[in-house]
Amino acid sequence: MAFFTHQVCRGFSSSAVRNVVIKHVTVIGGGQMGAGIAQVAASTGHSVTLVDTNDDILKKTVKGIEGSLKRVVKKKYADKPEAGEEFIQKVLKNVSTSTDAVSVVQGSDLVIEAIVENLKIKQDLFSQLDKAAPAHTIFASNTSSLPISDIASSTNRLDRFGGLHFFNPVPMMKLVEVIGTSATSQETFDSLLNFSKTLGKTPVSCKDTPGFIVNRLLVPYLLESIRLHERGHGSKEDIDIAMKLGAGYPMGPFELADYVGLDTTKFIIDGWSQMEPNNPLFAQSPMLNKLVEEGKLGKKSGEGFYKYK
Ligand SMILES: CCCCCCCCCCCCCC(=O)CC(=O)SCCNC(=O)CCNC(=O)[C@H](O)C(C)(C)COP(=O)(O)OP(=O)(O)OC[C@H]1O[C@@H](n2cnc3c(N)ncnc32)[C@H](O)[C@@H]1OP(=O)(O)O
Ligand SMILES: NC(=O)C1=CN([C@@H]2O[C@H](COP(=O)(O)OP(=O)(O)OC[C@H]3O[C@@H](n4cnc5c(N)ncnc54)[C@H](O)[C@@H]3O)[C@@H](O)[C@H]2O)C=CC1
Repeated sequence: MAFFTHQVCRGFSSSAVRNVVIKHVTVIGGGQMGAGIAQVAASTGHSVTLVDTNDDILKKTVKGIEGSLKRVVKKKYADKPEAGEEFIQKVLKNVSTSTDAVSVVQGSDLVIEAIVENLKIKQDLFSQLDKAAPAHTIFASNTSSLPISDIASSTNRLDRFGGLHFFNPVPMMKLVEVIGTSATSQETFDSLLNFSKTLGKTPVSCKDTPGFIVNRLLVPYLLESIRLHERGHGSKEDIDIAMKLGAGYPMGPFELADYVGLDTTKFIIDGWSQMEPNNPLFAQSPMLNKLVEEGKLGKKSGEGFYKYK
């Protein structure tokens, strides 16, 4: 159910929609990011429907959320383990799951998409959802690298479409980049900013420019790290140690790429190198391509640049 801070909407023409107070959120994609977003939204009192392609994935996702909540309460409720367990159960009650995005968006104030980093797949999803969702529902993508306006172009709600770019791991990372396109209404943008604050995050406003703020700076750094290594100028271990101890980063570039997922990483590079084929910043990495080809996708698959377990 949505609440409008300025006026009740009748007929939901876009001009009638005022700051939507977001209560019910649909999160599409129960991978690393979708799980984290659902967890944080449910922990802050939102009712959340989590959607993925099959029930096995959804079961695993909910288990993952429970595990992450346990880590959170271990610290937050160190002296009150019973209250911690109560909190976990309360949060889990706020989460329901579905494999049918079209039917669940009908009750949503906000849809956050966190599926695979592929423009066509995201457009197909939003195009279907656009026909089923109420007019007041705001759509947002968590894309790392694709233009929000390109994703939004598959819908008829350009004014109610924006970017909400979270950071991994979502329960720990405080930042959300809120992205408005030239068509995003001020009301939508404000609703997304307010929503980010209700999650306990710090939002920053970004234009719909490639990589927004963080990834525009982070991706060239990560790519230069792998090229340094491919040229034989440093082992991955030494590069990681150097950036942690010399630059104060919590993870080195190879550890971070493994943590993000090398498939997602490759999707981003492929997209940017197609967009700017002559820009040496975004040139392909043979080493990364080989790892992905071999199914070594980083931490989530047990091996990437490093082995896990
Ligand atoms: C070289 C390859 C080149 C390839 C080219 C690449 C190009 C493209 C890549 C672009 C990627 C773009 C991705 C994107 O869009 C944006 C991103 O998200 S970028 C990633 C941003 N994230 C980071 O930078 C993470 C950096 N790491 C950290 O902050 C810490 O390492 C981390 C918090 C993850 C873990 O902390 P650490 O001390 O290392 O380990 P601990 O396990 O002890 O955890 C500390 C603390 O945190 C709690 N915790 C950790 N994870 C979770 C969780 N998921 N849920 C709940 N709690 C968690 C843990 O319990 C600990 O709590 P304590 O109470 O302190 O024990
Ligand atoms: N991994 C990271 O560090 C970050 C990723 N992102 C972005 O978030 C999005 C998701 O990334 P991850 O969570 O890492 O990916 P992931 O691979 O962990 O999860 C994606 C999930 O989406 C599901 N999915 C795919 N197509 C679907 C569909 N049509 N309907 C419903 N579910 C579908 C998959 O089954 C999978 O569970 C991508 O756009 C990525 O660029 C943004 C910030 C950080």
